[in-house]
Amino acid sequence: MTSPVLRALALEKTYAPLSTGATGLQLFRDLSLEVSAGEMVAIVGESGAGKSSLLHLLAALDKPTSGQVWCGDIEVTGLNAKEAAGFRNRDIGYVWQFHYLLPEFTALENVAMPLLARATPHKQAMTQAALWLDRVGLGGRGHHRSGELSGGEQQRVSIARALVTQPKLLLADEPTGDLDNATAQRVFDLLMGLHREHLLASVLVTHNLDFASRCDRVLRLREGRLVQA
Ligand SMILES: Nc1ncnc2c1ncn2[C@@H]1O[C@H](COP(=O)(O)OP(=O)(O)OP(=O)(O)O)[C@@H](O)[C@H]1O
Repeated sequence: MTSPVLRALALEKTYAPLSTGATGLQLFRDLSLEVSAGEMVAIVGESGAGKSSLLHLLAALDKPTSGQVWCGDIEVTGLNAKEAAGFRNRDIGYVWQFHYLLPEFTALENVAMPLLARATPHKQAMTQAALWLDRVGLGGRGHHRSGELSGGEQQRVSIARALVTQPKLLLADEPTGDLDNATAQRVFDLLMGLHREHLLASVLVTHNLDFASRCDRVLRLREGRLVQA
C-alpha cells in the first residue's frame, strides 16, 4: 500500500474577533484528510463552509491555528514564506475558479511562467509550455495573448500552467464555476483525464454534484469537519 501524497491532521482554524466588531469564527475543528496518488477527492459544502480556506491551508497559502499538513515527507505547515513559495512552485498544481492569467502575455508565456520562476532556461521552458498547451488542446493558440482567448480556453491554459511543473498534487477550486455547462463539462473531462494520466493526488472543490460523483470520494465540509457525503 502506498503512503498518501497529502495528509492533513487535526486541522483547526480560528479567526479571532476584531476590534472593528467582526465576530470570531471557528472554521475547522479536528479536520483530517488523506489523498493518495491516483485518487481524486471532491469536496462539497455550502457557500461559506470553508472549502477555499481549506485549499489555502493545503497549499501553504495560509496556516492553521493548529494541526499539520504533510505533502509526502514535507511538513507544509512548518514552512516559512520563502520555503512555502518554493513548495507551491515545485509540488502543487493549483487551478482557481478565475484563471488569473496575465492578459498581455501569450498563452505560451503564461504556461512557461512557473518554470521561468524557478530559473529553467528560457528555451527549455518554452518547449515544455508548448507540449502542455498541446495536451490541453490549444497547440495552435500559443502565440495568442491570453486576453484574446475564450473563458474555456483561458481555463485550459491555466490547467497547463498548473501542471507544467509536473506536481504530485493538484488542487482545483471550482475550476468550472465560471463556465457554461458544455464548456464546464469539457474542462472537467480534461482535468480528470490529466489527473488519471499523471497519477496525481487531486482535491476538487465543486458545487457541481455530477462532477463530484465522478470522483473517487466525495466529502462534505460541514461544521468544520469533512464527512462522507
Ligand atoms: N481572513 C478572514 N477573517 C475572517 N473570516 C474569514 C477570513 N477568511 C475567510 N473567512 C470566512 O471563512 C468562511 C469560509 O470562507 P470560504 O471562502 O473558505 O468558503 P467557501 O466554502 O469556499 O465558500 P464559497 O462556496 O462561497 O466559495 C467565510 O465565512 C469567510 O467569511
